Order: sequence, then structure tokens, then C-alpha cells
Amino acid sequence: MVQSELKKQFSHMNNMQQQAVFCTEGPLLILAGAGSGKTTVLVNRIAYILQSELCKPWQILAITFTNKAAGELKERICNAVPEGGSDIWAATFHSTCARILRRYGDRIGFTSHFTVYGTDDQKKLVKDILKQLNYDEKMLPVKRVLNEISKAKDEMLTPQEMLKRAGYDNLKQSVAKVYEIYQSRLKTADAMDFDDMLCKTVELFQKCPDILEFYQNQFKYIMVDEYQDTNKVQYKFVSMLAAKYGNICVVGDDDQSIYKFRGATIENILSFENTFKGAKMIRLEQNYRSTQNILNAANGVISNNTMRKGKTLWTENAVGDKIEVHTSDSERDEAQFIAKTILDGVADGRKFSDFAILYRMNAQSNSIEQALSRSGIPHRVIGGRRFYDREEIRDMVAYLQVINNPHDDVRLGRIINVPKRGIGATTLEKASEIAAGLGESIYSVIKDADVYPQLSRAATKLKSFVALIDGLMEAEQSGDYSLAELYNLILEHTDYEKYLKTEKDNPDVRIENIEELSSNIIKFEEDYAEEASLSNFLEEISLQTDIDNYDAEADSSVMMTLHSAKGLEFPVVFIAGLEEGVFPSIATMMNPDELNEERRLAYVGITRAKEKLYITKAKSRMLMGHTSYNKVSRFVNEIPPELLNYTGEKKTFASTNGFSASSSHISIGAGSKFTPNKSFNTFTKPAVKSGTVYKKGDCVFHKVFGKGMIMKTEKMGNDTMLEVAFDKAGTKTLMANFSKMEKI
Ligand SMILES: Nc1ncnc2c1ncn2[C@@H]1O[C@H](COP(=O)(O)OP(=O)(O)OP(=O)(O)O)[C@@H](O)[C@H]1O
Ligand SMILES: [Mg+2]
Repeated sequence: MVQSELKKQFSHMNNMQQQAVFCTEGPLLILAGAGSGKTTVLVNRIAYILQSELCKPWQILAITFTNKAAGELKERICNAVPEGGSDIWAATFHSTCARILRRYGDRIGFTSHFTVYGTDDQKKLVKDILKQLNYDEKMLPVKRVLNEISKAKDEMLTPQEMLKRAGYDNLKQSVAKVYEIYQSRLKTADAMDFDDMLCKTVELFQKCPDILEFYQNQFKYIMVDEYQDTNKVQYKFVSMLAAKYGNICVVGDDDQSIYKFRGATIENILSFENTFKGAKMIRLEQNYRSTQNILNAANGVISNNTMRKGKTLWTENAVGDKIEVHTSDSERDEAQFIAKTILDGVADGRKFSDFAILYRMNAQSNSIEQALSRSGIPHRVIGGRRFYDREEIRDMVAYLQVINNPHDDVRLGRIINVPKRGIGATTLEKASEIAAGLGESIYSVIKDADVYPQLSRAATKLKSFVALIDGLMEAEQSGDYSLAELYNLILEHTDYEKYLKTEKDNPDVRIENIEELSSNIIKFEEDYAEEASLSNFLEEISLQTDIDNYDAEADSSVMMTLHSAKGLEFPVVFIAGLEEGVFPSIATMMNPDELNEERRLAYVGITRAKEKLYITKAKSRMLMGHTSYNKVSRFVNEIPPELLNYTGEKKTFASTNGFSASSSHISIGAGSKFTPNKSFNTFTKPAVKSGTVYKKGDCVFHKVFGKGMIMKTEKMGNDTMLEVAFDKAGTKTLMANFSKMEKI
């Protein structure tokens, strides 16, 4: 096809978009707002490159944020370019690296069967190490240690470098020590955690220039979506790969950067132009996704952030409905409102899949899910308790992992006595100690259990466990069994179902899950045919991020956190819990940087909506065991008021913009140790509860917040809401019933 003919195919795109599509050579940065067609440009650019025969499909690397997005990208390209479209490397950073490491990991000491450790495995390992080092978990909580390790890996810091940086800080030194052992334990187990996959690939490139060169030659065109959320090591990875051809195109939106706390850094956008000399920059400013009202609301909120590159999106779309802000009494009523609105919408001709419910925290999903279930609304919850997180599924997957790689100590530890076979924790501990001493895996040790006097009492049992695993490994390697058959062999030889029936609660549900896993395996074998190996199956599950459970085909509403919603769009969006202390979340309210990040998250949320946006909040909210009475979120107040339509209860909690960051209150129980009030004052309407009456001007002492003065009282049902200005803690809103406060 002649070039001009070819280019005509892209005439439905606007000028700037077309420029981005046709600009194939050299570094290109597309910096543009939400819904302006960044992802659309990427897809079309790949189609254009292939149709122009600039390279072979396998010479294109397209990195996207989720496996789901990668799959969609591939599908859209396959439609545009039926031939070879499927050979494109379209994947997440993690699966791209996994693929490289499976092939060349042996050059840095891993086998091609290495295991990927998920969060639970990591926690278990760190717990073990803390115990080994005699560190107190209270001083060094497992989660914090893992966070620090992950942060270090994002920055490519080795344990030694971490130790150096720790200086005289004892706590930091301890973390570095744990980090060091953690890495060596992973190595002996032939395992990596998620962050390692990137770090190890960069390490591989650094240590083996021939391999780097091989991939540099392979990937003539590299593209990265959601570039604003790449961290340092990811940046290193792509820039190493792109060093030869320099044909790298990254697309992103600095206003949508929402993973800074994980090490993602906007600096990567800014330094792109430095690393890649002569980089072109294209901005897209027309939004095709949302109504004018929704877009203006998003613009209104994000304009409150400082340090922006600054851009204003516009759209030719219709003005659309106003944004509905709905106030409910409680989180249950909020959920009920959402369910009813969906039902009404469906009665009016919408599909269930038109609706998405977004929230700040997974904990909010519970009440919403219940309401949807009760109303018979088909829905899926993305995140939350995932199938692969269930105990019985983890057990069965651990068996599969051990058969794939018996040196995987964490998985082996999980199943060595499940179902019970008389191998107690002490025996396992002893075996683990011997293994640590020898620098070998537990499996290698228990294989020769009778050699070690410490294990002599359990030797027979250990050997029979090894025989079970060896037998299953043999079956797997013989090639005589399909994966599904292998899975059945495990069930049979471990008598796992009987164990569930005799030892566990809800055995029926668990057995159903076990069967569900079997259907997943069968489906995997159908989809992957010859490539349906055990290690590929395990890889697929370990790489499955939450978002991947979402199937856009099925007609069901979808619930997910705001973070998971990135890049997606829906005709109708609910954002639930727009309250101070929920969104923005309490932990972020004191720190301006974190608040800016929350605001970007609000921007992401609002811009997911195409036609209609609902913002919901509740006057009282039971969340994670506490009831709180929160003010409306500042983000609602940042939306120009003429775009809003309030429904439900009137704005009882109206707040002024920028009201004290600590204005939300979590009640701490109803213990009332109040002294009876004697100074009843009939002139200012007093707040009466449990014998205590508060009025404006009263001085109080609060157990947590210290001394303060009542600024405002407002009767609310049987209780009274108090606004109290504390000397040190700032202004807080408290309910009289619950506050641990006395008049002074
Ligand atoms: N030139 C165009 N004409 C019509 N519709 C378009 C055009 N470009 C993009 N769209 C549509 O606009 C919507 C948003 O596009 P896309 O998802 O590519 O935006 P994005 O910039 O990647 O958004 P986000 O920042 O949320 O990731 C999609 O529904 C897409 O089909
Ligand atoms: Mg996108």
C-alpha cells in the first residue's frame, strides 16, 4: 500500500494524534490528559508500524500497566493487523522480565523453573528471618520491613548499600540485615519476588552485555503506556533496551501519577528529554471520553494541585448531566442507593456492565457488595479476597509449585504437613536450620533425612513425604499426564478432600473451590495447547494481578479501588465515600505531597466516567470496626458548585474548602465517664448526652487530643455533633456520645 493510502486509514484521528502515530523514529514523549486518546494512539501507532513494514511484529515491545490492558492491546492490534499481530510482545513490565529471565536467568544463577513469591510468601519468609535473628516483630513489623525492601529495590539499592545508608540508625541497620538474608534465602529457594523480576533483569543486562545486545537488536520499537507510574528500575530497564535504536515512545499523564508511594516517579517524565536527546514531545488536549460537566469537574479538582505541568482538557462532547452528590445516613444506605440507581438505570435500558463503583479502600467494598447481592445485581469485585488467596487453593497451588521446583522452601513448608502426616513444626524447623547451615534447600536435606541425627525420629515420615513429591514430579516429567490429570493425582495421593471434610469448616465450599481450580487448569490447557506446561500455568497465576479477573464481556457491574481503575472507562461511575478521612484517606491528610497524590487519584476516578458521575458519602460510616462521622471530602468542594446536584440528605456536614485537615473523627467506643453538667445554659441551645451538656465556648479535656474549646454544637438525632478547637491537635468534629472528653 502506498504511504498516503495507508495514512488515510488514520484520518478518524485528530491532527496531533496522527502526528504521534506517524512519528515512528526516535524518542517520543506523549504527555496528555485523561481520555485524550493516549492508549488509542499507541495501538494505532503499532498498527501503522506493522502496516508500513518497518519491522517484524516480534520486534515491537509494548509495555502496559496490567495483563488485561496488554491483552486488549494485542486484541486491538490483531484486529487491525491480522497477520503476525499476536507475535508482538505486549505485556506488563513483570511478565516481560519473567519471559527474559526464564530464558537467560541461568546466567545469573537461577533455573528456568524459578518460583515467584507473592506477598504471603514474602511475609512468611521475613517472619522466619526475624525469628532467626531474634528481632522483635513489634519493633520491626513484617509489613514495614517488606516495604523498605521493596523501596530499596525500586531504587536498585543492594543490602550492602542499604546498610551504608543506614548510618548509625539501628532500626535501618536491622532492616538491611534482614534484606541481606532475605535475598540469599530467595536465591537458595530459586525464587524471586515481584520487584526482583525487574532488578534481576537489569542485573542480567548489566552482567551479560551479549544478552542486552540481543534484546536491544530485537526490539526496534518500544512503547510504554501509563509512563507516569514507572519507577526507577523500570525506567532503567526500558532505557537500556532502547539505547540502540532509540525508537522509544512513552505516553503518560503527570496528573494521573498515583503510585508515587511505591517509587513511581514523575521525574522519569522530566528526565526523559535528558536521557533521550532530541526527544519530540506531543501534547493531546481534546478529551473524547467524558461529558463537558465531568471534564470540568475533573479540571476543577486537579487545578488545586501545585507543581503541575499544567494543561487544560476540552471536549466537543455534550454538556451532559450534572454530577450527583448523594448523602446517605450510613454506609449501608449509601450501598443501597448505589444498588437502586443501578436497577433504575437497567430498567431504563442500560446494561449492568455500564456501571462501575470505585472506592478508596477495599474495606469499603463489603457493604456495597452485600447490597448488590441482595438486589440481585450481577457484579464482580476486583481485588478483595481473590480466588487464588483462599487457603485450599494456596495449598493446591503450593503442591504444584513444589512439583515444579522442590527447592521452594516456603511452599514446601506450607504443605509438608498438610494434610497432617506427623511432621511437626519442630522437625521442620530443624530441617530448615540444617538447610540454612549448608546453604541448601529443605528438600535436599529431608531427602537424606536419615543422615542427620536431629531428624532421625521423623526420618521415615520425611522420606515418605519426599517419595510422594518425587513420585508426582516423575509423573509430571514423564509427559504421560496432562496438567489436569496431574492435579487429580495430587488430590488422590494426598487425600486432600478427605482432609477438608474432616478437619476444616465449610468443607463444601472449599471442595467447590478445589474443583474450580481444576476447571481453571482445564481451561488453561485448552487455551495454551502445547505451551500448557506446569511452569507456564504457575507463571500465569503468579502474574495475575487483581484487575485481570475483570471480564468486560460479561454483563455485570464492577467494583474496584480507584487505583485499579486506571486507564479504564465506563458510561456510569460511582465514587463512594467522598469524605474527609476516607478519601482523602486519614493517613494522607497531614502531608501536602500525599494529599496531592490523593487529588490525582480523585482526578483519575472522575475521568473514568463517560456520561454520568455519582459521588456518594455517608453521615456515619462503619469502617474496619470503627464508626466515624466525617465531613464531606474537600475534593467535592473543589468541583465548581454549578456542576453539582445534591440529593439525599441536605449537606448537614457542609464544610468550607480547606477546612482543617484533621476534621474527621473516629469514635473510640461509648464509655461515658462524664461529670453531670451543672451549668445548664438555656440561652445557647445546649447539647445533652449522658448527663453532659456542651455549649459553645466550653473548655474541655479530651483523652487523646488534650485541651480544647467547643466552637459549635449541632443536634443530630439522639446525639450532638461538636466542633472542638484543640490547642495542639487542631479542630476536630466529634460526636458528644462517643467522645472521651470532659468539661474543665
Ligand atoms: N480521535 C478520536 N475520535 C473519537 N474517539 C476517540 C478518539 N481518540 C480517542 N477516542 C476515544 O476516547 C476514549 C479515551 O481514549 P483512550 O482510552 O485512548 O484515552 P487515554 O488518553 O489513554 O486515557 P487515560 O488517560 O484514561 O488512560 C476511548 O473511548 C477512545 O475510543
Ligand atoms: Mg490510557
